[in-house]
Amino acid sequence: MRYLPSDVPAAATGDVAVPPAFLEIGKLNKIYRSERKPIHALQDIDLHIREGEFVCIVGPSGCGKSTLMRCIAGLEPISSGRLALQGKAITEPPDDMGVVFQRDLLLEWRNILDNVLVAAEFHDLDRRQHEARARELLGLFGLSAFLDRYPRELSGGMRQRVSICRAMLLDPQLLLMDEPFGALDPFTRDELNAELQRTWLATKKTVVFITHSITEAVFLGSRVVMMARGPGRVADIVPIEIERPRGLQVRETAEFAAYVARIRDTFRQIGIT
Ligand SMILES: Nc1ncnc2c1ncn2[C@@H]1O[C@H](COP(=O)(O)OP(=O)(O)OP(=O)(O)O)[C@@H](O)[C@H]1O
Repeated sequence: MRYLPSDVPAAATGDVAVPPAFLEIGKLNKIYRSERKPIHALQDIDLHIREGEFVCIVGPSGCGKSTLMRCIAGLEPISSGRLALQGKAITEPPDDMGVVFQRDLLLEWRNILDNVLVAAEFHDLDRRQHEARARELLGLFGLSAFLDRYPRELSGGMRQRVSICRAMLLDPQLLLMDEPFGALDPFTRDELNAELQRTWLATKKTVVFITHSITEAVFLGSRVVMMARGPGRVADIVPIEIERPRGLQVRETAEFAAYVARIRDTFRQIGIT
């Protein structure tokens, strides 16, 4: 197993010319200002994400994970630093991005197919042109038999599958996922972890995935970004070199356990248990 101490861009390690990062976060700071004391939510975040990477962000409550996600999604202005997708500064929600939140935000009065097609309507696109893709995605997630059902008729796991399909409808290059499986029972969460990995291997989208679970982060991630709080910052970045596809049973191997232990140890050393 090989660990890199930090997120060193490849360009810094030699003379070879490399393209700029797909998603570039450089010395990013976010300070929330209100009548009360300003809150330094993110301090000097440096992270270069390559196209096709699956990056998991893990850290304790309040370390700024959701703030970072909202900044990347263009929903929150940054206070200083650089934040760019494919070389273009993010100042508003980019078109080429899909977002999945912990709460599925499905529209209760629309059936499943129509919930997925909302993504096309939102961008003023013809829904008929996207219907085949919506059906295909729902099929990929095992929901072909539920197209005309309503969200209230589905389990939590099925609902979250629908929101992933909606986020993927327009084939975005970047998928942001903020604790998407946090509210699910452990069995459903396992299933969705396996499905998500399968889909990612098939599509090679760039994914930024936030979780509280170290196990989930190691299972899914190509790299795990560890965040600490007070103010929110990157504590370490751990490349996960476990071969893919990873079956769920990989979590019982010594290699997997060593990654989990290393991440837990680092958190413990910085006072986060
Ligand atoms: N809109 C806001 N206005 C002011 N402060 C905020 C706002 N949103 C978040 N914060 C503060 O910024 C810090 C980081 O919050 P954030 O929600 O990003 O953390 P988090 O790691 O996602 O937490 P959790 O895991 O509990 O969701 C916290 O101190 C929080 O109180």
